[in-house]
Amino acid sequence: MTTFPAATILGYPRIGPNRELKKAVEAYWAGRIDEAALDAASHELQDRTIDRLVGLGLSATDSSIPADFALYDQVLDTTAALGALPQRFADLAGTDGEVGTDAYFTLARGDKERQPLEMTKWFDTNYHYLVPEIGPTTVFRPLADRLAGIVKRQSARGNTLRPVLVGPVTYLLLSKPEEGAPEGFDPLDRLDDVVAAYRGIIAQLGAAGAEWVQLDEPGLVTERGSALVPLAERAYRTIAGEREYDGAARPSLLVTTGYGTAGDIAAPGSGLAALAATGVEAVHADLIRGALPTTEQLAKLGATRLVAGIVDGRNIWRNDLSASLKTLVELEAAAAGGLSVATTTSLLHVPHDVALEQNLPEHLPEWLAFADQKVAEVLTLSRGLVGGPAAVESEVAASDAAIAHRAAFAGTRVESVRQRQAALTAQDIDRAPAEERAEAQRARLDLPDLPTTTIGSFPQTGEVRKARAEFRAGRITAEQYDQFLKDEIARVVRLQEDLGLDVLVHGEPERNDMVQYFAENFDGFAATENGWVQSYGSRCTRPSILWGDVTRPEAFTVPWISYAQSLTQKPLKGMLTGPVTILAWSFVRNDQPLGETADQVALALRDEIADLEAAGIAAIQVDEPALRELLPLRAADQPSYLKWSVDSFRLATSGVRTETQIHTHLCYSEFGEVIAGIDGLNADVTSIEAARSKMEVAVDLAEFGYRRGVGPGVYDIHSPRVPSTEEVESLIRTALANVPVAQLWINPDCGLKTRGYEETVESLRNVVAATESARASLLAEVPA
Ligand code: MET
Ligand SMILES: [Zn+2]
Repeated sequence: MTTFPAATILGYPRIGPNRELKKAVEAYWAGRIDEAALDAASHELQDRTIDRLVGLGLSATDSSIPADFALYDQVLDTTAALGALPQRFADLAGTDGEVGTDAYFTLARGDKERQPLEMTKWFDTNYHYLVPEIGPTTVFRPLADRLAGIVKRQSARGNTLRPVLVGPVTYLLLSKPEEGAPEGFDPLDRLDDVVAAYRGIIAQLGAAGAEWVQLDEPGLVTERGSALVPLAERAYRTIAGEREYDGAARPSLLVTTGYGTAGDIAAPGSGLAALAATGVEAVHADLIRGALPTTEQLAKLGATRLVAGIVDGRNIWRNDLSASLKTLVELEAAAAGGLSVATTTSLLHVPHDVALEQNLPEHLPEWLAFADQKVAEVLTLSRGLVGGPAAVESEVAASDAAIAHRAAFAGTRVESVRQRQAALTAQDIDRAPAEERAEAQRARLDLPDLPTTTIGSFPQTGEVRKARAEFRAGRITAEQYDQFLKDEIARVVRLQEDLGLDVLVHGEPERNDMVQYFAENFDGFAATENGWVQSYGSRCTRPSILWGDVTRPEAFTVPWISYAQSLTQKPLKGMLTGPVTILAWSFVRNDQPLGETADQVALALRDEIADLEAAGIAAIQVDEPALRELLPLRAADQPSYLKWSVDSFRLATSGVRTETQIHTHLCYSEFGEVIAGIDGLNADVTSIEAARSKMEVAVDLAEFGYRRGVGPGVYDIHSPRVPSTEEVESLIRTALANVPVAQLWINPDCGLKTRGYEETVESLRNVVAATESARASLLAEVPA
C-alpha cells in the first residue's frame, strides 16, 4: 500500500479557466465538432489542469491529484460507470451495457420523446446533479472504461492520479425510485447489488494503475446520516474488508464526508470511526462545515489515516493559516494513523484563479483564495505540519496580515449600518394584520377576481443581450442604451395591456442577472470578470462577492419602474430580489453570522422599497427563489435558519403602508418542509411553481390553511410548449377547489426571461382566456 499523500484536494473546477469545457461540450451538441474533437479538447484540458496543479506544487506521482473530469456531472459519471440506465433509457446501452458519449448526453438533456434525468441541488450548494433512477431490476455492472482510460492516459504521461466516484451509499441516497417501482421501494434497498459493481469498478481502476480511489460519501452528513452509518459499514466492509480482490491487490480507498459532520452530529468522530473500522485506508472529515472530532473519537480511527478538510472548498476567502495550523497540530497528535491536509469539499464550487481578475477593488485580491490559491494553502499547511511553523513563516505572516487588513478595512464595518442594525426592534418586521391589508389593497388596486400577473422578466431577446454587450464595450452611449431599455419597457407594457393582464411588470431588460444586478448597485459587493462556477452541465454562474457592510447609495430600480408605471393606468409591480436569494447566489463574507449579513441586505432593500412606495408604486415583489436552497441539511439547524431568513425578508418588506401590496415569488413546488416559513414571510401575495406538478401544491395550501394571496403557476415556463386554454382552465379549477377565490392569483410558474416571444405571447393569451372563462363560470355559479 502506498501512503496517502500529505496534501491533497478533493476535486478541482472542471470547467476550465476560460470555460474551455463548456465551449467544447456545447460545440459538440451543436454538431460543430465530432466526438474525436470533443475528446481531444477534454484531454487537453485534463493535461493542462494536471500540469497546473503540479506547477502549484501537488505531486503528479503520489495520487494527490484527483481524477474528477466529468463532462457534465459527477453523479451522471457514476451512473455511467455503473451502467445504471433506467428502463426508459434502456435502448441507449451499448452491447456490453456501456453508456457511450451520446447516451451520456441524452440522459443529461433528454431527446424528442424523453425528459432528461431530473436535475436537483447537490446538498446545500448551488451545484445541480442528475438524479439517478433506480428500480428493483436496475442492472449494475462495472463499466469504468472512461475513468480507467483517464488514469491510463495520465499514467502514460508519468502521472498517478486518484480517480473519484460518488460512493455507493450517497449514490443510492441521491437516487429516486424508477417510475413503476413498487410502493415503498427505496433505492438503498439495492445497496448490496451496487456494492458488488463498485468492487468491479475499483478493480478495473486498480488494473489501470490507480493506487488510491476516492469515494465521496457526503450523504452521511445529511439528516439521514446517522441512520446511514450502518449501511455504510455494511457497504465498506464488502468493498474494503480485504486487501485483495480475487488475488489482485485492490487500490487503497479514501472515503470523504464533505459538507458537514458524518453520522451522529452529537458525536462528530463516530461516523468516521465506523468507516475506519471497515478497512478503508483513509477517511476525510470536513472541519469547517462539520464539527471537530475529539481526541477520544480520533483514537477510534486506529491505523486509518485522517484526511483533514481544513481549506474551505465552498467560499472564496483566504484561509487563516495560523488558526488552521494550530488545529492541525492538535489533530495530528491524536491521529495515530497519520494526518493529511485537504480541502473540505471539491473545489468545484469556487472559480479557478484570483490572478485572472484584473478589475477587483484594490483591497480585495489579497483577502481571496480561489481554487489555485487554495491548492497553495493546502500545500503550505502540509509543509507547516511537517516542517514546523518556521518552514512556512512568510506564508503565515502574509495570511495574518491579510486577515488583519480585512478586519480593519473601512468598508468591512460601516458604523451607520451597525447603528441601524443595533436599533432594530420587533416593530420593524411587523405590519398591520393581513385582513386589514387585504382590505386596503383591494380598495386601492381595484382588481377583478382571479387577478392575472407575471413573475417579472419578459424574454431576454438577442437584441437585449446585444445592446447590453454594446454598452459594456463602449460601442453605444449611456443615453443610447437608456433609450433602448425604455423602448423595450414600453413595448412590454403595451404587450401586457393588449393581452389584458391585470398587474403589469416592466420586464427586467436592464438586468443581466437577478442577483448580480443588485450586487452592482449596492456597496459592499464586488463583481468578478472570470469568477465562473459550474452550476450544472455546461452552465456556469458568476457569483458576486459580498465582502463588506451593505448599503444602497441611491435608488436604482425606481427610475425604470416609475417609467413603466407612467405608461399605464394599471398597477405596475416593482421588482426586487430578496436578501436570502442575494446571499445564496453570491460569495458571502465569512466573518459574521449569515443572519447579520442578511439583515444588512434587507435594510438596503428596505430603502429601495420605501422609494418605490414614495414614487406611487402600489405593488412590490421581492423574489426569494433560494429560500429553500439554503435550508440546512440537518433538521436541528433548520429552525434557526428559518428564523433569520424569514426575519430578513420581513425586515426588507415591513416598512410599507398597509395599502401597499407586497408580493413574493418562490420557484419550486416541494415546499412542504418550508411552508411555515413561507407563511412567516407575511407577504400579501406569493407566487409558486405548480404547473409541472399538476397543481398538487393547492392541496398542501388547503391543508396548511394558507390565508393570504397565492398564485400557484398555471403555465410551465421551463419548456417552449404552449399550454392550451383548456389545460390552464383545468389547473385554475383544481386551484379553486382548494383555494378560496378571493385569495387566488393567476400567473406563470416563473419569469419568462429564457422563453421566446412567440410562445410567450400565445401562452399568456391562453392564460388570460382561461382566467376569463373561469371568472364567467364563477359568476354563473352564484345563485341569482
Ligand atoms: N423576477 C424574476 C424573473 O421573473 C424571478 C425569477 S425567479 C428565479 O425573472
Ligand atoms: Zn422563479
